[in-house]
Amino acid sequence: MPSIEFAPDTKRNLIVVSNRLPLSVKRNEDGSYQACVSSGGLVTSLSGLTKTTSFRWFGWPGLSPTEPSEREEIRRSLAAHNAMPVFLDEKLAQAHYNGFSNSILWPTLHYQSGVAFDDEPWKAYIKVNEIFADYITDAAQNGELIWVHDYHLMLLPQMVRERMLRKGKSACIGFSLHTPFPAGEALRVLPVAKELLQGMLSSTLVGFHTDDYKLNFTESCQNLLGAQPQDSTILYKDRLVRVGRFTVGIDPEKFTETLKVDQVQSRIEQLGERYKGVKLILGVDRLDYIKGLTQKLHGYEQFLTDYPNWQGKIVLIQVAVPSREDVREYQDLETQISCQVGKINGRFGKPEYSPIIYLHRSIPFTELAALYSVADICLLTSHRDGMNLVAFEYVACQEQRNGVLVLSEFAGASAFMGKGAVQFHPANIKEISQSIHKALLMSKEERKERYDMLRHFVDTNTSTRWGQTFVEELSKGAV
Ligand SMILES: O=P(O)(O)OC[C@H]1O[C@H](O[C@H]2O[C@H](CO)[C@@H](O)[C@H](O)[C@H]2O)[C@H](O)[C@@H](O)[C@@H]1O
Ligand SMILES: O=c1ccn([C@@H]2O[C@H](COP(=O)(O)OP(=O)(O)O)[C@@H](O)[C@H]2O)c(=O)[nH]1
Repeated sequence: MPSIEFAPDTKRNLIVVSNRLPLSVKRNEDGSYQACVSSGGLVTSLSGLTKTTSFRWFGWPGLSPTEPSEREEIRRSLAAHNAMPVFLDEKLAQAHYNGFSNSILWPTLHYQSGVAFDDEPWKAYIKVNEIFADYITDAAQNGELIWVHDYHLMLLPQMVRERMLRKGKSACIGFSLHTPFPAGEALRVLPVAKELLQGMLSSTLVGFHTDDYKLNFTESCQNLLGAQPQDSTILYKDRLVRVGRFTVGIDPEKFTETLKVDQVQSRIEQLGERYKGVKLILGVDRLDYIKGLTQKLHGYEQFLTDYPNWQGKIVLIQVAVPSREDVREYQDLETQISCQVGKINGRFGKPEYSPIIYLHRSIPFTELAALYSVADICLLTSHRDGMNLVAFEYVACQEQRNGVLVLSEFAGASAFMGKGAVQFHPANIKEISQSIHKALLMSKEERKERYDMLRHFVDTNTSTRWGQTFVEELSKGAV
């Protein structure tokens, strides 16, 4: 990886920690191992940092071999990418990832009601955070910068700080949350809310995607732990913790460059030919209930009902990337979406027309860029969403067309892109329908005006800038 490019006095070693590595290792049938790029916004957001910064990335490689020789082979294959595996027992990894992180914590952070707390997955969560802490403390040098990511590892800052102290080492620990941080009343539903807050408060610097998330965190620390907020710091047990908003982003150049590739241009032409005279709406989401896919489909169905003249002249291409398929809610959601798609296609389809093209799989990056480029509208209906980088990616690919971003007001991205996008309340099906209609009728001049605002934001707030800003702040140490 390229070397670090901070000012000399801030040039320090950096360890990045996330539950999953950017590469998941899979075992082939012949017994060999293969590293595949993981999907999701966390990987996208951190990929920008690799442009300017060298770091070691610690995380779970996605499988749990017990044989030392197999572990060694995995370690070697990942070391080539500066990635370090944290090995976890399969059952423990499942209980931590699916059991607590994705079945209890994730829904709480996204304001889902009726989440049932269970002690067993919580114990697995603690155990996995401890295992990560042991790996990191062993690997970290004195004075190292350690940047921990996301809700799977909220206890890690505290565990690493304690272990480092015992070993006579110091560290600047940063924590970035990629999800929303909910309002106090929603967090209090979790009986272990205090432990999670204490874990995060052992950081030197805590980062959030929006000012609202930062405020919610600060208020919960005050109300549940008696911590004292002062400007952008929180005083807790004689330590001042810095708290900030750091705007995550993408690498827009990667899209600009990809769109220039001959093969991508041919694909754009081919799609243009196929959908001549038809308006295209694009949706790209992990298949997750937070993305509001059922509402999106209801809203689209409502649109086809409210504005029947558009039947036959508009197509929704919905990419639904499989996600967390071991969790029941996600399995049920897939069944529900498939049914809805079938119902809408059955109701409005003709032998020569399908109103929805549903792709339930991951798609190659070049195909994604081509789809972003040909779509007249990008429709994103999240109930809650830490940021939503798909919104950024669509904008990065719309220089020619100036398409319209139709964006839920509950996506973190709305805090920054609200003016350029057409915003709506995701539970208001009529409003989704009207927003699609508004986007379709928008004049060229208005589209250009809105696009320029959005493009400026996406080009300014890149993933590289996000990574550099956070690490620079972190390297200033404690206040
Ligand atoms: O790793 P998975 O369980 O497959 O999930 C993928 C990622 O989903 C979440 O992404 C969040 O981070 C994005 C970038 O900051 C943000 O734009 C998005 O709104 C969030 O949902 C999760 O937080 C990641 O840890 C997962 O890797
Ligand atoms: O087949 C696909 C389609 C999309 N993405 C990427 O997944 C990320 C989704 O990030 P977002 O912040 O929108 O949501 P998250 O999935 O992290 O909740 C984006 O960078 C997409 O380009 C992907 O990895 N595979």
